[in-house]
Amino acid sequence: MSDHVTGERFSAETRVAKSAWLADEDNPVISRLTQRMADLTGLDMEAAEMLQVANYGIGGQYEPHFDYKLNNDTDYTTRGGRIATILIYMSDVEVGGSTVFPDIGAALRPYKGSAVLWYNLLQNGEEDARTLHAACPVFVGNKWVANKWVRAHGQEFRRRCSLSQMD
Ligand SMILES: O=C(O)CCC(=O)C(=O)O
Ligand SMILES: [Fe+2]
Repeated sequence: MSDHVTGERFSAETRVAKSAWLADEDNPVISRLTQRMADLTGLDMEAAEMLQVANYGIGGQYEPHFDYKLNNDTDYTTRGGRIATILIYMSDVEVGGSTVFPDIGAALRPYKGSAVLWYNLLQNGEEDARTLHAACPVFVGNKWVANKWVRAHGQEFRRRCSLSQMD
């Protein structure tokens, strides 16, 4: 990456947004939120990742991806895969910014204070390819989200395993 403006154009391949990680210890609001997510979902948050807060400006987007695809995940053996994603919308977006699941034909418009939960892994532990998703570009406005990636370890008695793919 060059550190000066060249006028060269490039297209971003993954997420165009600013983001930060917040730990439970950072603020009581964060730990209360984690507890609330645990209460709502019945999932154990011990092995979950920190809360990630992201802000998409105009043109901000996230290319289609799977949350279970982790590059260089050194924690995989201690935490397990990303069994579920909890995505909280912290703002409305005037135009654009929907979260879309192209393979199942679902589009979620961001509404401040709403949230969505989905499982990335099937009950037999396999990756669920139907969870391919993307964040559409923001055209007008500003999009704020917080996402919690919940890991598989600790869920053994909360979301029971199954040999079949049924979920
Ligand atoms: O911002 C969005 O709508 C999608 C975010 C996302 O893909 C994620 O949190 O894993
Ligand atoms: Fe994602």
